[in-house]
Amino acid sequence: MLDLLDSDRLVSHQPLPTLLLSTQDDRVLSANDTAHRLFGPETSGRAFSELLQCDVSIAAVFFDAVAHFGTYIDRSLSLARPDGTALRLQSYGVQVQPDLVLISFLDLDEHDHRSRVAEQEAHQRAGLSQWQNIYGFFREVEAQNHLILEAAGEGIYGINAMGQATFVNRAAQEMLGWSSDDLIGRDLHATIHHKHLNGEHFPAHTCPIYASFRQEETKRVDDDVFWRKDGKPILVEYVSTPIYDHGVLAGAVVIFRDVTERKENERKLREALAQVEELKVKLEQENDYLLTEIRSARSHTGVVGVSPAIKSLNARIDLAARNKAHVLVSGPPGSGKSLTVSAIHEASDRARRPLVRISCDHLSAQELEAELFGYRRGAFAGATRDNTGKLIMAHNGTLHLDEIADLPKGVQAKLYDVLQRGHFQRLGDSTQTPVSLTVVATTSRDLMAELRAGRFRQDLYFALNVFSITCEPLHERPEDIPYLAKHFLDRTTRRLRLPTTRLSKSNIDALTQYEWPGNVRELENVIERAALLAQGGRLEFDFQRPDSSFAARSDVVLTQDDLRSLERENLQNALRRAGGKVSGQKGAAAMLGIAPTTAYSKIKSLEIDPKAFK
Ligand SMILES: Nc1ncnc2c1ncn2[C@@H]1O[C@H](COP(=O)(O)OP(=O)(O)OP(=O)(O)O)[C@@H](O)[C@H]1O
Repeated sequence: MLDLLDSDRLVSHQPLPTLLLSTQDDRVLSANDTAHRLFGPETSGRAFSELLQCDVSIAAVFFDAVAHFGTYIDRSLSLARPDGTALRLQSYGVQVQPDLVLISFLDLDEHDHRSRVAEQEAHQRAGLSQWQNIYGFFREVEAQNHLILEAAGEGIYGINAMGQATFVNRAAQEMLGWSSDDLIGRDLHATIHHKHLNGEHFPAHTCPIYASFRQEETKRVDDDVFWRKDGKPILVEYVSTPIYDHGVLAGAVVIFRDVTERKENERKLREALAQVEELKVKLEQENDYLLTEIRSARSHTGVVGVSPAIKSLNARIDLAARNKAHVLVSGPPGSGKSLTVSAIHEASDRARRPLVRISCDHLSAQELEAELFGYRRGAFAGATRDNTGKLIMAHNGTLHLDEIADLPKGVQAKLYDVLQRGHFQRLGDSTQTPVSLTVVATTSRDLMAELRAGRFRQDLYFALNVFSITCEPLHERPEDIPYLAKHFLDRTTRRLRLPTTRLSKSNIDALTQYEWPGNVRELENVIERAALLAQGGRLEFDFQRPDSSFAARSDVVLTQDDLRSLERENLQNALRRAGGKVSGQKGAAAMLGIAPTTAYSKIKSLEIDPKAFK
């Protein structure tokens, strides 16, 4: 039999609540501390059956099993807590001696509770380490994002759903002049976006940035303005994108760029282009002006004169201008043929189109052809670049063919062809060029006589002579002389800023008595020279032929044609002075010192009509 000391030692080492029982006496011989805590401090010495909450027979069966197997475990026993409530227990019975049983208990409720707590703790520990991993990951991502945001050249800021700044990157701070601390938590629209460039208030409800998170869509704006801390505006373009936190709209991120410099450059470029355009228009206008100047220099203030011949000329000019018909203007040199051409062009509805002049008396047939029709580069040796040609230049305008009588016959045929067909081919060009022309031809020769002599094509003559105008020689309209003289005098003194000079009665008499073989051009030259040399406002006229006359130029070499036209002009002058008389004392032959027969044969060969001088 165990003594008390052995019994206590035996139970005190047990980790679970343990009792040593005498099955024979139904007595608890010893109980460890945990058993006392579980069943109550008075457990030792008590009858075991008093502690039971189950039937005694169940305990008897348990002890029989322990006696039989030596050790036995089951959950059939139920003991009471000190408060009398039943404990759910797992009992471990060991037969220590024939009627001594050591019985340990596992409090199943307590055990379950501990298991649950342990499980929760394990779960928490596992969760914590997982969370730590995630937290670490996000911190890393955030750090990277932060670096990216800070390194970005664009300004980036975020706003929450109330429009307050949540972050502002470095570029944004630099561009706006506001620090991040200034801005975080502030209403950004009210701070940097409150007014338009023109100073007008910018209400928040119309702000595209707010709209981006109200409407949950990305907004791009390329011409807006943000206001710096120093009150200066910066021109910006930006993208505002709504952002979400766990699926819930959280605000917007705005990425913006300062485009002030770019916009300024664009503005300067636009201004420069506008200036170029303005200059272009101005240049065009100046060209127009120059054109008009040249024309008005030719025509001065228009056709001056009061004679019936000038009145009729003006009426014919108006008529010709109203028609698109080709015109033939004839008259002696210097009588105003070119002026008439200008006046017709100016009065016509082609006035805004060019008046293109070509002299037929200075160029060879090939040169004339090239000048008129133009050519492609390489069309002939020396054609190093394309030449538009005067026909094209005069398209829808006026083509002035000066001294048409000198147009070579081959070119006459081609010109007639163009006038008939309305198109032509440039030299070296395979395509036809359409052209609409109004030709005004001038001649100081008798074109009909040229036609009769076979030097001028009949078809072209009739094509050009649809409307004919004659400029009378000046000596046939002496009443125009004072007006023309005054006109040229005023013009010269004005142009050369000379002191005002008046024409005296004797001046007018001298002018009207002179023959004016060089017609109005000669009058113009005489007046200009006199105005320049005027002494004390007095005009002195020198009626010599201008320096350009053949006789005055000793170094000039004359061609056969020159000699012929000189001879013709001389004979005409003689006939004019002789009033068309050839023979006799006051006849042209006597004036020239030649026999009348010679004079008659020259008149014939030079195709002069003496009747024209009667
Ligand atoms: N009635 C006029 N009123 C004002 N100026 C005139 C008049 N007639 C001629 N002129 C001027 O006289 C000068 C000679 O005239 P224009 O050149 O028209 O003559 P033209 O007959 O064409 O001469 P050419 O046959 O030699 O070319 C020009 O300066 C012209 O403006």
